[in-house]
Amino acid sequence: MQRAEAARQALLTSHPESEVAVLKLDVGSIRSVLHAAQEVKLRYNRLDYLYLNAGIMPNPQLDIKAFFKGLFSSNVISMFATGEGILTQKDKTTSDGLQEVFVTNLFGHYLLVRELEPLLCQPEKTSQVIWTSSSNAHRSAFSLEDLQHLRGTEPYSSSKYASDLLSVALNRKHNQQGMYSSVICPGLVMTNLTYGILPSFFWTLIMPIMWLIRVFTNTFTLTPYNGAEALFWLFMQKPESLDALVKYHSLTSGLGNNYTQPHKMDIDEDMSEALYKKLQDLEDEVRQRLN
Ligand SMILES: NC(=O)C1=CN([C@@H]2O[C@H](COP(=O)(O)OP(=O)(O)OC[C@H]3O[C@@H](n4cnc5c(N)ncnc54)[C@H](OP(=O)(O)O)[C@@H]3O)[C@@H](O)[C@H]2O)C=CC1
Ligand SMILES: CC(C)=CCC[C@@H](C)[C@H]1CC[C@H]2C3=C(CC[C@]12C)[C@@]1(C)CCC(=O)[C@@H](C)[C@@H]1CC3
Repeated sequence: MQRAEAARQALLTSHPESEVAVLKLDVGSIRSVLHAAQEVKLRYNRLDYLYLNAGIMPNPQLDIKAFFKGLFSSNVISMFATGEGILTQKDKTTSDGLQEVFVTNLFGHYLLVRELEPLLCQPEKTSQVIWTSSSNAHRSAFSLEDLQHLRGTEPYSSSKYASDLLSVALNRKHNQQGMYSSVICPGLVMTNLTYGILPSFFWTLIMPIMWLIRVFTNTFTLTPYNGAEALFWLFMQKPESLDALVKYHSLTSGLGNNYTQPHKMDIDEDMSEALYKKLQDLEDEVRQRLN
């Protein structure tokens, strides 16, 4: 909570007229999500925006061989833009008996949205739910038969693809009640997540190479400020005008200009419906276990 309090103080310094409240929430714990949602319902009557940003990539491993192979292939730009085929992770089980990446990146958020539906879906008003997804969300990493990615080595990619599917399902279910869901990708940003892949001094050393690569992909946004471009852009849009089947990417040009670009997602609407059904079944199961 110390960092949250520091962020609150920083926000109050830059925007003294605002009200900023903090609330403890571990999206990786079912109890914590239910408890925090209860607290939100006590404090507020409605929500206009819900940003689902929390995410983890534990124990990332870079496949050096695949990286050098990719470097000299026709897929090199796509490899730098999405990290496809060169990153794996090691997942673990939480005390709720769920896979940590699945529950932190997807299921905890799903449960939070379910709990907060009464505050998000209100007559005559619109609300926006925004997921921080990733260009690393690949259909090939996801399976409806292995939602939690127990059998694979790319739980991060699987969980992000699942968030894309879930956003589509949420739109189908709740647009008529005024709730709209979107997914964004911030691009490659230097944060604790990327410092887990390579140490920060190494990223600093290769920064000139990264600026060069940015000229070819525009996906190397590199700073949190640049990465937030799509969030800001979405905030300025009318939710009814957004395309549910699109992911909004924050991009930074070689000259350092930020912009947002929509990319059609590789999504099958039946699959998104099937995922929603499976999440509902799991929700029933975990709620029963808690009672
Ligand atoms: N960095 C990148 O290149 C990219 C990142 N993303 C996504 O952006 C999002 C933010 O990640 P990023 O800032 O890069 O990484 P960081 O590791 O720097 O930040 C992760 C954030 O998620 C929060 N978080 C992690 N686990 C939990 C949990 N169990 N409960 C509540 N909050 C949690 C952390 O909170 P706390 O500070 O309290 O620990 C922190 O605010 C993630 O969803 C990530 O997948 C997507 C594409 C690219
Ligand atoms: C830039 C150089 C010379 C080397 C770095 C190689 C990789 C470590 C790097 C290349 C593309 C990156 C990437 C990600 C992580 C680091 C890379 C694999 C992500 C998968 C990080 C998390 C995300 O959500 C994606 C959007 C990133 C995609 C690109």
